[in-house]
Formats: sequence, C-alpha cells, structure tokens
Amino acid sequence: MNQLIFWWKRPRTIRSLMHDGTVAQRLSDSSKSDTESENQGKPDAFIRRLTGIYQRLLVLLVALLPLMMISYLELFQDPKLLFEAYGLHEVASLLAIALGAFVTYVTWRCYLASGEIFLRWLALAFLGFTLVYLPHGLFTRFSDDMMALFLAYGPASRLAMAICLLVALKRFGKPVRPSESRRRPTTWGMAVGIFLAIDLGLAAFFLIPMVSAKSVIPVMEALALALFLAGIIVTALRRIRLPLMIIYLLSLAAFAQASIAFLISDPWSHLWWLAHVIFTTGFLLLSYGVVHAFHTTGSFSTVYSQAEVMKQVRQEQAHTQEALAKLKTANTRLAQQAATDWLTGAANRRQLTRQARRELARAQRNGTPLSLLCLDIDHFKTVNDVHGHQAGDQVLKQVALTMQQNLRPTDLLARVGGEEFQVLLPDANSQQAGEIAERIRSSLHDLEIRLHGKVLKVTVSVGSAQMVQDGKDLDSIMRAGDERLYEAKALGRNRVVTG
Ligand SMILES: Nc1nc2c(ncn2[C@@H]2O[C@H](COP(=O)(O)OP(=O)(O)OP(=O)(O)O)[C@@H](O)[C@H]2O)c(=O)[nH]1
Repeated sequence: MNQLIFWWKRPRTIRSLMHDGTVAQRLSDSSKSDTESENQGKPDAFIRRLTGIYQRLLVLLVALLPLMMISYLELFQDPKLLFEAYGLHEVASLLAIALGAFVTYVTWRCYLASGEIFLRWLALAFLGFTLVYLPHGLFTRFSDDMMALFLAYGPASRLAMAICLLVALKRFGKPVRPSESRRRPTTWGMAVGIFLAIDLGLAAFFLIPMVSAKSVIPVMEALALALFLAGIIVTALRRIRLPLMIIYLLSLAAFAQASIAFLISDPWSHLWWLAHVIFTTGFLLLSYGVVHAFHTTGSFSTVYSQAEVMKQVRQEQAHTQEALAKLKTANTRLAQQAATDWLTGAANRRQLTRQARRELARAQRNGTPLSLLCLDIDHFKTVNDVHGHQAGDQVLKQVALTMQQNLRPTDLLARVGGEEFQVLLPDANSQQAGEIAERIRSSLHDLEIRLHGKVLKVTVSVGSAQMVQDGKDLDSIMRAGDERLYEAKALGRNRVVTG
C-alpha cells in the first residue's frame, strides 16, 4: 500500500507546502533532472505515463473497495440476517478505545515534535472519537432496552471526528506553533471536557422519555458522511498530494463509505458489522500514517516518498563524487607543489632525494648505471648585485628551462639551493653523464638572457658522479658530485669535471 500510494505526489505541491527552502530547491532541481531524463527516451516516457495511470486507477480501486463490499452485501444478502454477538462487540469496542487512545497519544507526540496545527486537530479527532465512542461499547448489553442511546454514540463519535478532520485539513500547511504553546494543558483539558460533555449530553437527550430521538441518529451519520466527503473534496481542490496525505485521503474515503453502510444497515446486521470493519480499516490506515510520521520527521507535510528520498540521495551522491574529484585534484596539486621549486618549476631537494633513493635501488637491482650532476651558476651574486634580485630570479628561471631542454624525460632536474641545481640521470654511465653535462654547460654558455633591453650571460660549473664508482649510497655519490663541482669552480668555472 505504501508503494502504491507514494507515486501521487508532485514536486510542485511539495514546493508550495514545504517550509524548508533548501529542500524545496533541491526537489525543484531534481524535478528538472527528472524532466531531462524523461525527454531522453520517448518509450520510457510512454511507459512512465502508462504506469502512472495504472497507479491512479489502483488507488481509486482501493478507495472504492468498501463500496463494492457494501453493494455485495446489500444486493445478495438477506438484510434480516442478524449477528447479535454482544461479547464480540464489547471486545471490538474495547480494542477500538484502546487503539484510539494509543493513536491519540502518538499523534499528540508528533504535534509536540513538529508543532503542525494540522496534527493538533488530528490528535483531537482521535481523542474525540475515543471519548465519544466509549459509551457505545459500554452500553452493548443494554442495546435491547436502550437501542437509540446505544447506537447514538457511534455516529456522534464519527461526527466529532469528521469535524476535527475537516478543521485539520483547513489548517494544513499553516505556520507551526511555538513549542511553549504546544503542551498548554488548558487546550487539551478543555477538549477532553467538551467530548465528555457530548457523552453526557447524548445520555441526557436519549434518556428523556418524551423525546423520540431516533431520527437524530441518521442525521448525525449523514452529517458525518457530508463532512468526510467535504474533506475529500478539500484535499482534492487544494491538490495536497504528499504521501501521508494520500493515506489521509484514503482514510476519509473509508470513513465516508463506513457512514454510508451505517446509514443503510440495521443494527447487528452483517452490513452493520461490515460498516465497523470499513471504519476500522480507515482508522488503521490513518494510524499507519501517524506512526510513519512519528518514526521520521514527526510531521505530515515533510515526510517524503521513497522515490523523492532516492532522488535526493542520488543528488547527494553526485555532489559527494564531485567534491571527491575536486579533493583529488587539489591533493594532486598540493603533492606537486610540495615536490616542486616555486620559482623555476624544477623539483625541490626533497623530491630529488626521494626519487634518487628509488632510482638507486632500481639501478642496483637491475645492474644499470646511474649518474648525478651537481651544477652551480658562476658568479651569480654579481648578477643579483648588478641587475637586482628580480633579474636574478628571471635568470634562474631561464637557466632551469635551458637545462630541462637538454635532458631526457626520464632525467630529473632539481633546484637544491639558491643557484645550485642537481640532475639525476638514470641509465647514464660516466661518459654519457659527461656528455649531457657538457651539453648543458655549452647551451648555457651560448644563452642570451634578455632583460629590460639588456643581454645577460651566465655560465655554469658542473661536477658529475656515478653509482658504484663513487659509492653505493646516495650520500657518497652526492659528496663526490659536490667535490667535483668545487673542483670545476677552482679550475676557473664554466667547465665540467667528471670522475
Ligand atoms: N635572485 C635570486 N638570488 C638568489 C636566490 N637564492 C640565492 N640567491 C643568491 O645567489 C647568490 C649565491 O652567491 P654565492 O654563493 O656567493 O656564489 P656565486 O656568486 O654564484 O659564486 P660562485 O658560486 O663561487 O661562482 C647569493 O647572492 C644569493 O643571494 C634566489 O632565489 N633568487
């Protein structure tokens, strides 16, 4: 039944009824994406429309089921056949009272939680039914002598309930009550007082011997029927199609049809019993809605269908995945930044050390050569002193770029100090490393750096070191490279010293 009913709701109605703007926006978005997906495949749209019509028909069928049962008994059964089971009636009435009290309490709790005025009136409807119906069960054994009084509490309880249910509908969607006024004992005490007064009033009215009050009973029943029907019309006109309100609508339909059955049946006849069953069905259905609200938001207007919830979950999942992808990109960028020299874009010392350890292990495993170049720009201090620090920065960038252009993709260039660089050369032996170093040196020697209309020239000194020849660990290799670099400086700069 749950599944069957939830289809009815449309986002447009939800938007008009919801207090939560964010959710309304999300639902609006989801309705957009829904339309998009509907436009994607025509056959899909057709099946959707077809199943939509089928679902509407199913709801209509469920709503009118009691009428079919009533017609069946009315047409095919002798109305004189009676089932005068006092005990059963008493037990059933007692159960109805207990159930009514329980549902009243749960609805009241929902009202306290959500503050929906609709729920206050729904709680009053259950309370009214429970209290006014109470004597009907109690007077079962006196039904022979006081039939009118015994019967009167039935339609009176339904009438009290119908009035409250209609007021509840009128108040649907109104702003919630402030929490301090929800528990006000005078309101609830007054309600209990009114319902008990109705009980006493009825007793007084039907016990006065002069009054032939029998005709009042069908009038009350007809009034209740009219109010239940009015409730159905109000719900339809206001286009209230939230999931729990569909349950409300079906309950009203059951109550209305129960009233029809009570109106046309004789006491203790099978149709009379069926009327009880139909009313109970509506009552149970409505209590299901209340319990559902209690277990979720405590509200009737903000409990969504499973389909709606799934739509939101899917949207949230998409948001999460998008956020995760952004986080991944940001992480990659951060990792890159952490491994890169901010000025030249070359690797930094940390990255070079990490990569050198990996390459060293690989070279030892595979028995392949591995070389390291230590480079230092000559007289760089003069560049800074003469042309300024910013010009020095530009020179550093140009130098790094030129070095990079002379390397293979597998080589790693790193800026390890102010004007100091190192190059890791996997699979390069001493001779190949020397050639690469020389290529870099001569490229830099030929390089003309143009800054503010001036041409700057720099040179570089290079020391080359190799795995195995200069040691098997990184420190020894780096030390050897540094020593040869200083040697190159000492020998007059702008040169390469190899092992
Ligand atoms: N523009 C600029 N200068 C830097 C940077 N880092 C270090 N320096 C400068 O680089 C210069 C290095 O000078 P020295 O270590 O004396 O060496 P040098 O002048 O290159 O002389 P030799 O190495 O002996 O040929 C210093 O003036 C530092 O201020 C930087 O990021 N940008």
